[in-house]
Amino acid sequence: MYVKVCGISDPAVARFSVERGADAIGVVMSAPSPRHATPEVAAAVVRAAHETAPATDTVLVVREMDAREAADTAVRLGFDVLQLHGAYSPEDFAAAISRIPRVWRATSLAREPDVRAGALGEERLLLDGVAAGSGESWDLTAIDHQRIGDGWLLAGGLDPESVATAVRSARPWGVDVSSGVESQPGVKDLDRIVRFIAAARSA
Ligand SMILES: O=C(O)c1ccccc1NCC(=O)[C@H](O)[C@H](O)COP(=O)(O)O
Repeated sequence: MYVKVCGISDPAVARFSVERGADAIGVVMSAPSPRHATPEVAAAVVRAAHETAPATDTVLVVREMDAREAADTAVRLGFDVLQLHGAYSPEDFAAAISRIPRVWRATSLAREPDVRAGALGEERLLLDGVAAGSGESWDLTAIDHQRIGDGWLLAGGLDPESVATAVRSARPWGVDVSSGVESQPGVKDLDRIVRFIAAARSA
């Protein structure tokens, strides 16, 4: 089970998460978020993750930023992947992919009930709740595996206590967590990160 820990804005937490088995770490650049990272902090987090485990996928997560600007920012700061959240068009995806080949698409079934993995050329689809980074869970029985396809990540309201059950129900390729491994918005809890990774892989 592929595990991404999102919303990291501290290089020490990135290092710890990767040492404890996270496959990917996400850095949010979206000013209203309690997890918003400046370019300097984002670059330091990427460096820490890659120094600890070079194969880690470092993911820049954006919501309102122009897709071209986001892709250029991801390349400049050394990220492996750009994750576009929400209302980005097929043209936005094409423009981003021409700048950085690994682009992920995050959306919800509430927003896009007919979503299919890979339809916009994205490397991965991330199925999230309605409000990104809110910690709110959603109805996993709405997932139509035949239509959506394979290789997608489950996100939205997961935590160490719920992730194993969610994985058994939704059968994703990977999982993503943010609020569920925090002691307060924007502050990661190291013990919860360890327990989340173990629980995700126990399912
Ligand atoms: O986390 C945020 O604050 C955020 C802000 C703007 C765009 C995306 C954001 N997070 C994206 C993620 O990939 C989260 O990990 C995902 O929504 C799950 O969040 P949570 O329900 O808190 O585990």
